[in-house]
Amino acid sequence: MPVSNSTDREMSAEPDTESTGEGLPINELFYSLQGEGTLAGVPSIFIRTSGCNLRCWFCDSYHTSWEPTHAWMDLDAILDEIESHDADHIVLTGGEPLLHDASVALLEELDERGYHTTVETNGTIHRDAPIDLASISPKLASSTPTPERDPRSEVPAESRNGEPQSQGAANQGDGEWEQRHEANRIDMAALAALVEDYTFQLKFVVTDADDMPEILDLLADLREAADVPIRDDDVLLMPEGATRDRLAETRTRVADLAMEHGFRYTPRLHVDLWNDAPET
Ligand SMILES: C[S@@+](CC[C@H](N)C(=O)[O-])C[C@H]1O[C@@H](n2cnc3c(N)ncnc32)[C@H](O)[C@@H]1O
Ligand SMILES: Nc1nc2[nH]cc(C(=O)O)c2c(=O)[nH]1
Ligand code: SF4
Ligand SMILES: [Mg+2]
Repeated sequence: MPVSNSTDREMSAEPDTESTGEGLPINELFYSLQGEGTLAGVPSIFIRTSGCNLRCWFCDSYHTSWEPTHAWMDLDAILDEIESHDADHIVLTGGEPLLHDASVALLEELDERGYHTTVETNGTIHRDAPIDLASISPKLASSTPTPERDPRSEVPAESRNGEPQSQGAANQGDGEWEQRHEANRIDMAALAALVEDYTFQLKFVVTDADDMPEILDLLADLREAADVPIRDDDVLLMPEGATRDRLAETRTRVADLAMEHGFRYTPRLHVDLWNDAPET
């Protein structure tokens, strides 16, 4: 079972403005197995920053995007906690880790110390930092939080009087993030700069075959925009699902799509193993 010593970390909804040193808003810091991508199965230390410039309706890290919570940690404290685990692979994720200037300083320090660094990013922001693997997950139209898919529109299990509510009665999300997400989810210049500057994987969250035309169009545009080759082997299809039950609905059809198109399939080991519990 993954390991964390975050019990003593005081979570705060607001960033600590008193902090003087360079630091980051940390939502989780834990030791587990890399669950996704070409390094799936590698024991790794995860640093999950809080805050994101997008709002995928399916975000499996709800408390880094929709309702961010974090403890503000100076880089030295982050590095000390990393050193308390015995692993040489680091995954910097979020939220969107490349939102934060201090992510560059952290990556530089980790590089100095000889760690292998993977950055999990939505591909909307390019940073110049020592990144060993840019794990780029561009967000497709199927990620956009339409009012019907806004996670705050979840039909509550029960209403106050104990009767299940009909969908219509649910307090629909007001969809303000639909426009913002849609406007920002793809930045071709940032994607081209990321694939040109780093060893990368392009990891698409796929719900069903309807996602494929957009993936193929995006790949064609990116192959046009970037001056490095993008092999089919660099493209991973990952089933949408933050629970075993949801993955059971999506994984087989996504595996079929990977075989049909000659792309790699990636599992979500942490969901298979631990149902994506916190700190796994
Ligand atoms: C929470 S995101 C954080 C990093 C970055 N914001 C991004 O989206 O790539 C971590 C990874 O989980 C994926 N992800 C998030 N929610 C998911 C879901 N419900 N099903 C499958 N993958 C999901 C993202 O695409 C990304 O590869
Ligand atoms: N075990 C595990 N592997 C992961 N790979 C990418 C993750 C992420 O949240 O970025 C993740 C995660 O949350 N857990
Ligand atoms: S970009 Fe990543 S962190 Fe942001 S909402 Fe989407 S999945 Fe969540
Ligand atoms: Mg995750």
